[in-house]
Amino acid sequence: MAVLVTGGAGYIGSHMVWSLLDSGEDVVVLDRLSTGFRWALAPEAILYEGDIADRALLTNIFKTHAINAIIHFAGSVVVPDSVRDPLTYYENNTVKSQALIAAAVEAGVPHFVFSSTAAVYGTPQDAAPVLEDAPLNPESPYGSSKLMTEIMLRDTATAHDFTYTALRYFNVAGADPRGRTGQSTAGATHLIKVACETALGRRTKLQIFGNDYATPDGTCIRDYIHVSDLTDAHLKALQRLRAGEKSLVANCGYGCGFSVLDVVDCVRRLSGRDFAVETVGRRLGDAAFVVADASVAAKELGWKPAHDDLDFIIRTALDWEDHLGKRNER
Ligand SMILES: NC(=O)c1ccc[n+]([C@@H]2O[C@H](COP(=O)([O-])OP(=O)(O)OC[C@H]3O[C@@H](n4cnc5c(N)ncnc54)[C@H](O)[C@@H]3O)[C@@H](O)[C@H]2O)c1
Ligand SMILES: O=c1ccn([C@@H]2O[C@H](COP(=O)(O)OP(=O)(O)O[C@H]3O[C@H](CO)[C@@H](O)[C@H](O)[C@H]3O)[C@@H](O)[C@H]2O)c(=O)[nH]1
Repeated sequence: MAVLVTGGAGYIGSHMVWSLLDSGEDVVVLDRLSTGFRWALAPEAILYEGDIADRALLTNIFKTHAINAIIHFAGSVVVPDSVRDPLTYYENNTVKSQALIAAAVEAGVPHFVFSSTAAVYGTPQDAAPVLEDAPLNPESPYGSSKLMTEIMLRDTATAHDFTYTALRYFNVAGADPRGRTGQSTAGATHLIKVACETALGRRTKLQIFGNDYATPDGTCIRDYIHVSDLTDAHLKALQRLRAGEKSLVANCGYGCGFSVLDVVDCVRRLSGRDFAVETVGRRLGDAAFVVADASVAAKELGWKPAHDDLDFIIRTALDWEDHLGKRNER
């Protein structure tokens, strides 16, 4: 019995592959290596280089390996890019997910775990942790493309012998505490990655997108979750589906928020580098406050985060950034 991980050569997927291997699973990866890297993949995983919508390739994978579950990370992930180029996002995140789900149903793969996002909520109505039954108002094609996939999964699970878990991630950050993988994305836009790159001198300054929000220090507040806690939630989701439980949608976050300035201060303190920061105008589509209520994940998945600590998240991110620098020098 093997697990198919789509996008397994990417940031979160490469951590998932290690978590699965650590827990004794056989892992098959499907990745077209558009933003992921072959070298990011654990050597024990079997890589098929190709597209999630390539039906012939999927048929071959399902014939060759006894795939019992798919964990689907592959997709396009930059919110502002989705505003500029919505059709590419709908194609890669929605149309191609449809093709993957259809192939899974045809091959009789019974379980599916999907990377969804807090972006499905849009701007939460008030500055309080958001629950899964909050209104769904994505404010970007990225968020809409993910919500559409959630809806396809819901309807597929009603019609077929198929169960799924959609995990709505909040802000994923940090790197494998054992240093085996981390976020290696070229030209990354995520705050913690950008701040670490700046601290290590790979960027000249960090721009803060707006300091006039209705928050205590005027900058946006997010719920940063360590990538290893996130992959642990996936493992638990997989076990739960295999145990015959019904489909589920669950938030993944810690329920506590940090502002952009909190993150900048923490990266400066832990790196010992006082890097340049420039405050610029607001970035399109940023909500002031996005924090998870993750009580469903705790109750249904038995999920207990182990790294709910901004210092730990940033320390592992800095360690990985340091490793990447040395790797690039070689
Ligand atoms: N990083 C976050 O904070 C965050 C938050 C919420 C949700 N997510 C979701 O988590 C998932 C993984 O994100 P990530 O940060 O690891 O991104 P990433 O870009 O590092 O990884 C995506 C991987 O998918 C591959 N890929 C993309 N399109 C493909 C296709 N059509 N066929 C085959 N492979 C393809 C890429 O080569 C890459 O390896 C995405 O679905 C993203 O929307 C991420
Ligand atoms: O150089 C930067 C980068 C970010 N920010 C701010 O930092 C906060 C966090 O931004 P970012 O790290 O880009 O994450 P989000 O825009 O919150 O989106 C992330 O988190 C979402 C879930 O909440 C996911 O769906 C997205 O894929 C993922 O990019 C926001 O207020 C940004 O305006 C800056 O001020 N400067």
